[in-house]
Amino acid sequence: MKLIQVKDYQEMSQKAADIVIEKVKTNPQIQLGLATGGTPEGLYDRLIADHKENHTSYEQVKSFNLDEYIGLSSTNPNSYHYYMAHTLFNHIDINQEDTNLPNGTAENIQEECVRYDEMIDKMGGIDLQILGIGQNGHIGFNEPGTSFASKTQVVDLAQSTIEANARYFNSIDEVPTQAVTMGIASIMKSKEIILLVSGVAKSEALKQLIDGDITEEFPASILKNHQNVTIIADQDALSKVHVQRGSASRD
Ligand SMILES: N[C@@H]1[C@@H](O)[C@H](O)[C@@H](COP(=O)(O)O)O[C@@H]1O
Repeated sequence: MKLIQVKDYQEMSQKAADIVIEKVKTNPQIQLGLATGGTPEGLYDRLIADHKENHTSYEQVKSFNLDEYIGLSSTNPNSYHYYMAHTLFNHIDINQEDTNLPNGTAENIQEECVRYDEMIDKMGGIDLQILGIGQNGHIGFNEPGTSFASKTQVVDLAQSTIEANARYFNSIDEVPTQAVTMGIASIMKSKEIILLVSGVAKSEALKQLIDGDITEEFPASILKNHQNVTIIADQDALSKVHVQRGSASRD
């Protein structure tokens, strides 16, 4: 894993945006894997600003999101469909029909999981996946204990995840207890991954990722087995890590 150390959230977002914009310009048909949560909001803001200023075009780009809550329709402001529309898609020139998220209200959710993986495979896979990390090491909504062989699946959210995400809801009781998420194996198929990590709340997780072993008890640890991962982390997130410049490996 390559590590880019940055000062703060702003610099992390700018660095990530610079990379994404460059890749979109080089490959206008790039297939992007996208994440939700607080972490990528700054990145999306910068993609929008650049689109408005420099006219970087997403007309031929296709996108695939990691996850969606079970039971929330796309018009629910807490759904990830809504988040993506309002945080990014409505503000750039990507075609609505080229944006994909798992459908958390599908009648047959198991079929939906299979459909999602097959669709991504059929379209040639994800070129660049943007990832965040949960405080417990989850990626997508794959909580500790998830099989590294997992494909897109329905998962029960950990209590800590429900608590962390409750800030977006009126009350913790409104947070769905289940989600549909790309599995670990689905995520690992991406040709390239950028992991964004910011803030002291993620410092323990980042330390565990960099210093810890590869174990299903810490889902993000599988990223060490991927050939092309770049972590962009800020000083607060790195506060518990002793790293050599540019390298996130222990050796
Ligand atoms: N399912 C999402 C993840 O994709 C995200 O990376 C993570 C961290 O969220 P945040 O960026 O808000 O800290 O948890 C959420 O529950």
